[in-house]
Amino acid sequence: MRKLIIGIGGMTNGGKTTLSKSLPELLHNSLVISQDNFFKDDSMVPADVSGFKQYDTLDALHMDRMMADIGSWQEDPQGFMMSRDPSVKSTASEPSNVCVLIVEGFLIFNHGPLNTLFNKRYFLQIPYEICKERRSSRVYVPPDPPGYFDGYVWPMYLKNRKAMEETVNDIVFLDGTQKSEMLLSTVLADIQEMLMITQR
Ligand SMILES: Nc1ncnc2c1ncn2[C@@H]1O[C@H](COP(=O)(O)OP(=O)(O)O)[C@@H](O)[C@H]1O
Ligand SMILES: NC(=O)c1ccc[n+]([C@@H]2O[C@H](COP(=O)(O)O)[C@@H](O)[C@H]2O)c1
Repeated sequence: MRKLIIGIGGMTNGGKTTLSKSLPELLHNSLVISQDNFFKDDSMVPADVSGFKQYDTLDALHMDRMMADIGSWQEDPQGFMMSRDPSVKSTASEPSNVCVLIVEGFLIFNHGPLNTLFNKRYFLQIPYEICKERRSSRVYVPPDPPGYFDGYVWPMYLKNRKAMEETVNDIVFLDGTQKSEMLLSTVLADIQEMLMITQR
């Protein structure tokens, strides 16, 4: 069984989840793993000197658990997919098929061991004003306290992005202000081309 691991990283509210969710509907044998599902419990996330909870760092995430899930998929993609979604039909008997894992999250390229697994890396970016606007209508658990975006989220984005750019150089940057359909068709066409090459 051949495998492809696609990384959809990007800024908070860049549109990672929206794009990732649409792909399995159009790609056979594909599954999404979201970094958002691996946040530690609030009681385990410390606050900085300003009192802001430090959610925008790898330390706030159970990366060990996320890596374990990805490892399970690598060992047995069909079995892992069926354990996640029993309605998925096994196509293991079909010749030359490829399983695709889509890993999405805001810090997926900042984690060295995870970053090495990707066959392709995308990063959704949006301007500051749009990011702030989209974030203001999103409710996290716990919700953002007043001043969190400018006092913590944006400075951390700049810091994390700098670290990413210092260590990773083959990222395809996508304009997250484009229409969702446009982003989907661009990435889908790209993945389909990779599938054709992989299946040869
Ligand atoms: N291409 C897009 N154009 C306009 N709004 C978008 C687009 N993609 C996502 N959104 C909106 O932006 C917000 C964040 O999207 P989401 O996919 O959850 O981002 P992320 O997973 O990167 O945090 C949601 O309100 C979503 O509807
Ligand atoms: N899911 C959670 O437990 C949780 C809690 C608080 C903040 N967040 C925020 O989630 C953001 C990352 O996720 P998105 O890329 O989906 O916005 C971070 O900027 C972080 O501040 C998530």
